[in-house]
Amino acid sequence: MTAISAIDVNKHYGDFAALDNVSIEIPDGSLTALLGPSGSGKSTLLRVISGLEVPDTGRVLIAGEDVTALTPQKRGIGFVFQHYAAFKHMTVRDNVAFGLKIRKRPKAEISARVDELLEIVGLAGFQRRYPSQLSGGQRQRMALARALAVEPKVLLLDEPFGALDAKVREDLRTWLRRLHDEVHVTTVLVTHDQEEAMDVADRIAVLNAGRIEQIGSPRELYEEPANDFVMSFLGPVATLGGKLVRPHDLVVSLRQIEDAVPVTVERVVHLGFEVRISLRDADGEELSAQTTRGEAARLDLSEGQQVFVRPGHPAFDADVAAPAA
Ligand SMILES: Nc1ncnc2c1ncn2[C@@H]1O[C@H](COP(=O)(O)OP(=O)(O)OP(=O)(O)O)[C@@H](O)[C@H]1O
Repeated sequence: MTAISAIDVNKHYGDFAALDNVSIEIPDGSLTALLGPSGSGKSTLLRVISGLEVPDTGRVLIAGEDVTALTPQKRGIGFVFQHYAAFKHMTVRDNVAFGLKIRKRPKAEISARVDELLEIVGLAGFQRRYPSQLSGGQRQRMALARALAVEPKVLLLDEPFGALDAKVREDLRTWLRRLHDEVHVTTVLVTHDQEEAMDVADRIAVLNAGRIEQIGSPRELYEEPANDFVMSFLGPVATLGGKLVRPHDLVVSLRQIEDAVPVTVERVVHLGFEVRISLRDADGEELSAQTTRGEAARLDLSEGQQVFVRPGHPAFDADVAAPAA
């Protein structure tokens, strides 16, 4: 089942195409990330789905219903932004209960639901606090509880952890993944952070200049990128003979081998299990190869040394990668 469909959506600001004929289907119960650089149209697409933005052309369906002409309030969505506007004069409990109160649900039901939500987001002990007495991460978790309270059909998150520091972001994305496994509400997450998308989402749509470049699982995108843009956005790349290669898909050899390019070793950086080898080719272009500690020990490279690289995998090319006898 498809929870959300955007069909042939166009959105211009003046002459500028923020969304250029975008179509996407979000499966029921999935956690889909909209990933792309700044200005690629991620937020615009999310806002079109939510109804905060009206597309020039195209349609939006939520749970099979055409919602293109409906206001955000009528779409059955929960929305969380980077800078979440909490009601400052209300306790955490009242913030979470707000949507249920205006829907005039029975008091006992509201109370039970709020208890359950505060438990789920790990704020059970904080219900009498005010938003100003919470950390940034706790405030975003309260925002999620509030968005979930009214049992939305879909949950839309626009860089919800964007304003938090790196460590908290990392904790919260693990938490979001677990929350999603528990609650199963179809979720769309806007992020410019490749690692966050790979870590949290089961599907990723990569946007670039108002278009969707590719949609797939994190693994599909990483292993079978549709084009150079997707490849370079999803992880480090090296350019070899005009083609993009992942640094860990480069074989470094001490002797000239077929298809290999001569390069000079600039630096060998030990990063624990991995070793990163910075290289420079004859044209002066820098590239980086990544290898294991064992492999690096075998190669025993030193700065300024000339070696040879070609695409491949050290594990399957042991004879090639091994030092010349
Ligand atoms: N109200 C507006 N008026 C004019 N241009 C806009 C408006 N909203 C967005 N844009 C432009 O549309 C483009 C896409 O914006 P959008 O916010 O969707 O990008 P994004 O991928 O979410 O980027 P970011 O990660 O920086 O938020 C940007 O170039 C932006 O400047």
